[in-house]
Amino acid sequence: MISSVIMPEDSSHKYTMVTCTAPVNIAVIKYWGKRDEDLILPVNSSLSVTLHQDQLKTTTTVACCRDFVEDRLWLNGKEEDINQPRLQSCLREIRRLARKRRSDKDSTVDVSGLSYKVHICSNNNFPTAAGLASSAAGYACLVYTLARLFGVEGELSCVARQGSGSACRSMYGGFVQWKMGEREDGKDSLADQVEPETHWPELRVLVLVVSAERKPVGSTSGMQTSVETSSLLKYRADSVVPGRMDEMTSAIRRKDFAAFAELTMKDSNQFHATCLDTYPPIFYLNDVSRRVINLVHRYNRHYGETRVAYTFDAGPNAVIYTLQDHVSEFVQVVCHFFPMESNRGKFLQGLPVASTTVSDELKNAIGMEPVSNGISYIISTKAGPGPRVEEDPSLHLLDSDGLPKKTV
Ligand SMILES: Nc1ncnc2c1ncn2[C@@H]1O[C@H](COP(=O)(O)OP(=O)(O)OP(=O)(O)O)[C@@H](O)[C@H]1O
Ligand SMILES: C[C@@](O)(CCOP(=O)(O)OP(=O)(O)O)CC(=O)O
Repeated sequence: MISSVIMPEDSSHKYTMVTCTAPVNIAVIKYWGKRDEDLILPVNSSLSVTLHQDQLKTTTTVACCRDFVEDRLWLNGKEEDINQPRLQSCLREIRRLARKRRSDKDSTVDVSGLSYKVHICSNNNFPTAAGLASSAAGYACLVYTLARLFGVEGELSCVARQGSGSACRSMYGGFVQWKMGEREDGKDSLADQVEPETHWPELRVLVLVVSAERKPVGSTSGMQTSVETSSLLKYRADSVVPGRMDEMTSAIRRKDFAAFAELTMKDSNQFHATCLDTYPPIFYLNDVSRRVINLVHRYNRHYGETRVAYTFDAGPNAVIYTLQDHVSEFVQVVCHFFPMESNRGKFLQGLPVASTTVSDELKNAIGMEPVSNGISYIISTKAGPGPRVEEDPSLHLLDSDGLPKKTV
């Protein structure tokens, strides 16, 4: 919904407002390492699943008006520094594309609106900077919303990439690859959809929230040190990932869960091995993460097939990929081995999960000691669509004075 609103104090000063939402994505072939820090160009391609916005999303409202004296940004209710270089890159790039588009179309077109300042207000409905890919959803949403406001269409993943690398994959729904590209100017380092979210409806995602605290080493500085010091990173980028990208694409196209799951786990493990190979080493996994890894392998071994896969980003939270048929039992297994003090309703968020019992045979086969409160809650979700415009004007995060609504 693009609303034109008359400023209350002066009816000649209109401002335009757009609200959009964007999803989180979780990589199954990880991006780790840049060949260009400014343009955010990666050393390897990557592939991810876009998660459904019904469970995890960023909402962003952008307003522009002749009366605004400066660009401003509010993130989760708090005003943030608009001068962060990555934010500035996205703003600059969208304004450049808008100017180009308007002058290409009609050289007499008035481009003065593009010099108006913007107010940006954004909320994540999940913990920011906890390793839940908030920067991916955040920058994808920012770029998508700015593009709508300024009437920019077409390929936008290269702009989102300049906010945060993984953000380029959140510009599409379903299964998305980010091709690393070869050019120095980064024009061929783009995301595209491998398959839409409707392709594999049985696929389910469980986010096991181990810790919602800010992580000790951010992705940006972590991968920088890895590029400088890890020889495993170079081997991974040159000799492992290219083959894995092909295998993963094929597993997704064939809906071959066992192949998808095995590659997902191996790639997560190699990413964390690269972190350990970094000097000084980076530890994103903790004891709970490692227990989840063991639990998954023992669960799969019991059934003699790969029913569940784990993957971890730059933090201890586990993301589990599985199929619909196994969700309720696996959730019950997690509840048994990580008993929670809070009640089940609060512990389990998102898509409904049927309750079931876990057999003693399965518990014995897993054979681990239960540990209380290792996992704070589980978000149950699935693959979902890319960014979209919010049509309901009551959902704008900015008020008619261009400032964040008090209720936000
Ligand atoms: N909604 C948003 N709009 C704009 N920027 C955002 C938004 N949400 C997060 N960010 C930016 O992303 C930063 C957090 O990114 P960071 O990489 O530290 O964590 P993460 O994305 O949760 O983890 P990771 O990318 O490693 O999985 C925030 O400090 C902020 O600068
Ligand atoms: C481990 C990862 O989640 C790393 C994500 O890194 P970011 O995209 O957050 O890094 P910057 O480009 O520096 O902003 C793996 C992945 O999502 O592919």
